[in-house]
Amino acid sequence: MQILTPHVYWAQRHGEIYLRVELSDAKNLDINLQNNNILQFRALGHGAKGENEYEFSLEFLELVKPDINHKSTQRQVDIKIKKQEERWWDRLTLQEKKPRFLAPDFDRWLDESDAEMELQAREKIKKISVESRVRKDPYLGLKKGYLFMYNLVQFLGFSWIFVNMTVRLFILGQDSFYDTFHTAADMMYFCQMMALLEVINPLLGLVKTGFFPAMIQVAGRNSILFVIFGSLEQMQNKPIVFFVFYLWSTIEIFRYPFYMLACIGTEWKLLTWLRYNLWIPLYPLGVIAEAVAVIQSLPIFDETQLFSFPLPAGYTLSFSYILQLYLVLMFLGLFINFRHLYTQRKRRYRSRKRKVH
Ligand SMILES: CCCCCCCCCCCCC[C@@H](O)CC(=O)SCCNC(=O)CCNC(=O)[C@H](O)C(C)(C)COP(=O)(O)OP(=O)(O)OC[C@H]1O[C@@H](n2cnc3c(N)ncnc32)[C@H](O)[C@@H]1OP(=O)(O)O
Repeated sequence: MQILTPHVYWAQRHGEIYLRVELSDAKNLDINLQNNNILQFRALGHGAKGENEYEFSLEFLELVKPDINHKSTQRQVDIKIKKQEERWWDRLTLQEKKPRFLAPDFDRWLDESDAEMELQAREKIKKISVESRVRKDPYLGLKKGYLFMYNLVQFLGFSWIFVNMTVRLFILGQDSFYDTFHTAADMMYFCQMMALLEVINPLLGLVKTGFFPAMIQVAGRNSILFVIFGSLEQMQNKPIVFFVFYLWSTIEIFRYPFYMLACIGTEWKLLTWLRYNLWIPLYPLGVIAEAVAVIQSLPIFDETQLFSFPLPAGYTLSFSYILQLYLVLMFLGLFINFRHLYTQRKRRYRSRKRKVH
């Protein structure tokens, strides 16, 4: 019996390849994959040259998964193969020249952007079905309402600080650096006390944030605000207060509205971009500014002996030693949170990256 090649039609999605082999009533199917990229097909069936043994082999452009799905019908053999990496292929085969027996399957054919839209629509449906399952939580409305209000209050508080400082900077210039604390500290105290809820929220399962990143963030800022600025009058009229408050409030006037929109299931691309990119320059600058504040406070703590610990034999441990240790912790905290924020950013943009590849 002569061995012939059947007509094979193909189409792809980001994650799969579809092959349609024009062979009716196919029997004795032998489909195997070698080295995760060479597909070998052999079967007895009715093709273009009548009842015969047909075979073909295809070396794929990239690796595929070993589990091959196939279905033989009266009219054809359908094969579905999963790509190892979910990305769009420029062509099906490694060799640039298309084999003569291979043609696009126009019944299934989509170009890359249509396939991307199909993928997004599928993801949306999946998300809606997950959300509808989550909606079974009877307190969901209450939780979302609470989070929305929390974020709104924080947004208003930090906006007040940011606008107040910006206006004063325009009117007074550098003079405004010296009395930031007296104009904005009360509101900052309020916002940062409220921010303690950011540590409690993940513990109660209200948000997906990790407890540690939130704790580092809140504990770090509150140490600066209450211990360095709040307890030392000598620090309160230093320009560093301006920089610390300005850096903190700049990120928050974007972060909290981003969360507010998330609570009502909405997203603004620009706001998302700002939330997941602005921290890249702001976070290190913020830590540097906080470190400068700590360093400036060291001689004041030494001089005033405020918070110093009495030790045996009449010695005292100046609080400035604790602060020097804290300076090291700050950079450790910076590393942990920078990595956390980087992971969050990657997670958020993962689907977009998939499109680019
Ligand atoms: C043992 C003692 C330790 C003492 C520590 C000493 C070390 C101190 C060093 C600290 C250095 C701090 C320096 C810092 O103060 C400097 C500055 O802040 S400078 C200014 C720039 N700063 C920033 O950009 C940081 C801003 N802060 C944050 O981003 C967060 O606080 C942080 C916890 C760091 C990260 O946020 P998160 O993990 O929440 O990331 P996401 O935004 O991606 O959120 C995850 C998901 O949860 C949902 N979520 C979170 N919060 C809310 C909310 N309030 N309302 C509604 N939804 C919320 C969010 O939508 C995400 O959901 P999804 O995954 O579905 O998108």
